[in-house]
Amino acid sequence: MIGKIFEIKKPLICYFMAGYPSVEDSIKTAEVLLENGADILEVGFPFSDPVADGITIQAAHEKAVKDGITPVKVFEITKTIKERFPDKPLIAMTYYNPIFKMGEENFCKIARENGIDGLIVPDLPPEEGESLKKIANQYGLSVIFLLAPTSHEKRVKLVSNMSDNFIYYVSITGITGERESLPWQELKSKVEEIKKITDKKIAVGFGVSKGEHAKIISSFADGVIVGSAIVKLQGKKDFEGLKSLVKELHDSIS
Ligand SMILES: O=P(O)(O)OC[C@@H](O)[C@@H](O)c1c[nH]c2ccccc12
Repeated sequence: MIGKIFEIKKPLICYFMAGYPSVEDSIKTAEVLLENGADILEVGFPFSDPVADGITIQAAHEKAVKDGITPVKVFEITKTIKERFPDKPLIAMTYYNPIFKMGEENFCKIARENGIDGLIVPDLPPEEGESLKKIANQYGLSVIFLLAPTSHEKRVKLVSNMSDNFIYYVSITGITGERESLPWQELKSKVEEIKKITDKKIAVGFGVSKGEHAKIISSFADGVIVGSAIVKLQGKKDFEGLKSLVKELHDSIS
């Protein structure tokens, strides 16, 4: 289970794509992220039909799938990262299909053996997540569920009961991708509304790409999630750019 990370400070949660643009480059990406301010990593599992992803992450899925980055290869990558950074939580960010194909129990067992601490499965609604959660928890894995601006009280309660460690709040309805700005007022009031219903920590993602965004989000939420802005630099192997982005994001969280 993902431990005390939320008790220390508001974490910066960074998504990257495993095996992209090559296995070595993705390991290097994880290192740059963890050495410069990322507290938790979301490890992207390449998938052929990433319906919730915008063009940057979609392109990364496509290349990695074409390059033969299967879940087994992703687990080799997570094992390597975990050996180098034993204290940093790694969350598998995967669509349900690869889990279905491997079998829930098998997936959880292998994930655990290869350094994974938790799962986020964006296309698995909490109503259908009971079985995976039970098995995952038996293997010591957290399962984090998502809420969106369209989620009403009943769903907030359900997700609050089911989500381990924290809830992933999707800032806007739509797909992943960098945005110039977000509807801050709406976002803040929605997070505050959810916090009235649950004690769970709320991390916010979708559209976050700069320090300024991270600063605003950390003023009302418990964690900040960044994906596309990272994957864009990862794809270009711009590790210097990645380093300054993570530093900027980290330093902006209060
Ligand atoms: O890319 P963004 O807009 O910074 O959002 C984070 C996001 O990439 C990451 O958490 C993620 C990657 N793929 C997903 C699919 C669904 C939900 C979330 C995700």
